[in-house]
Amino acid sequence: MGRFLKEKTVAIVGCPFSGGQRRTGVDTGPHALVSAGLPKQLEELGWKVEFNGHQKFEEIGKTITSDADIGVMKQPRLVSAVTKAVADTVEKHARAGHLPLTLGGDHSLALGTVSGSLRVHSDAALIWIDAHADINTPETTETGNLHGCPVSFLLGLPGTDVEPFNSWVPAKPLLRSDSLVYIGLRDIDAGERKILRDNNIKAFSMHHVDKYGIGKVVEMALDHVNGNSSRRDRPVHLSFDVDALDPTVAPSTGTPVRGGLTFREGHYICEALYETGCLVAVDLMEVNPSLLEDRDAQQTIAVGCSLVRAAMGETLL
Ligand SMILES: NC(=[NH2+])NCCC[C@H](N)C(=O)O
Ligand SMILES: [Mn+2]
Ligand SMILES: [Mn+2]
Repeated sequence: MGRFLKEKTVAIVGCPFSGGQRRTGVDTGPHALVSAGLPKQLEELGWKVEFNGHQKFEEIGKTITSDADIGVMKQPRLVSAVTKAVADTVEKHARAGHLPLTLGGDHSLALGTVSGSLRVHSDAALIWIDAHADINTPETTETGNLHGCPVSFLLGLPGTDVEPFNSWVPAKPLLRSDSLVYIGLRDIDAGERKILRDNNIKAFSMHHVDKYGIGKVVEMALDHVNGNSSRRDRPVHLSFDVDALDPTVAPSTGTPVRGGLTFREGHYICEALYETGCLVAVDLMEVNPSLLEDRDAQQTIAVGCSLVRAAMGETLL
């Protein structure tokens, strides 16, 4: 069940939120995943499932009367308030010794989920599966979409000590740049490439997946975050953006990029991380059922459920 959990309980944190990017519909992702039967599927894997409805972000929305751009940042007050609420919720579940499973919603939410995890598991490593690095700062972002920025805030990079986020994101960052590893990258902005280089951040792009194979890549990723210690005993937060998968596998997502992970490569990552026994939190983000045909949406939802099951112990044998 995992060495850092007090019981085999998964707490589903459904986050119907789209404010970190421009396309509508990603806020319906969590409803779709739950309606597809995810809670019951996790029960069948032997988990006790805690789910009392999705997060009520409308209440937060009502408290924000105007949300003008700050610099180029879009909807900064809303994203800040929502991610703060998510951090508190994830923290609460982690403190109870349960595994928070956050369903997105756009990837800005991970500023909240990872903050919540790190408040409880201060030595947790972050494994980020994505076509994108999501490490733009408010200064480097070309789009102003905050789903492209959560990692820079988590690391406290220069330019992230800005309102309204500095009202709750700690000035002394909870995440260190050597505690983070990426898998699946293939669409990185110029500013992000410089940040990755300057901070010496470990990243396995699709080129590396092709070169070494996914098995070796996951081994190297785990070695990296564990400082090459064979004990491999660091807690792990897995943040999985469904656009890491190839668009032929998971088409209904807001920023698809060709040349992605196969169905098996995506599942292998989840299975291998479950096997470590060190997972303390899982995010599944950027499922947008309103994009493309219904058939594509159904396929993406099914793959999303299947990735989560793989991270929660489903194996073929
Ligand atoms: N979570 C995502 N899908 N992020 C896509 C980010 C794309 C681009 N790098 C940006 O900053 O806007
Ligand atoms: Mn992405
Ligand atoms: Mn992402």
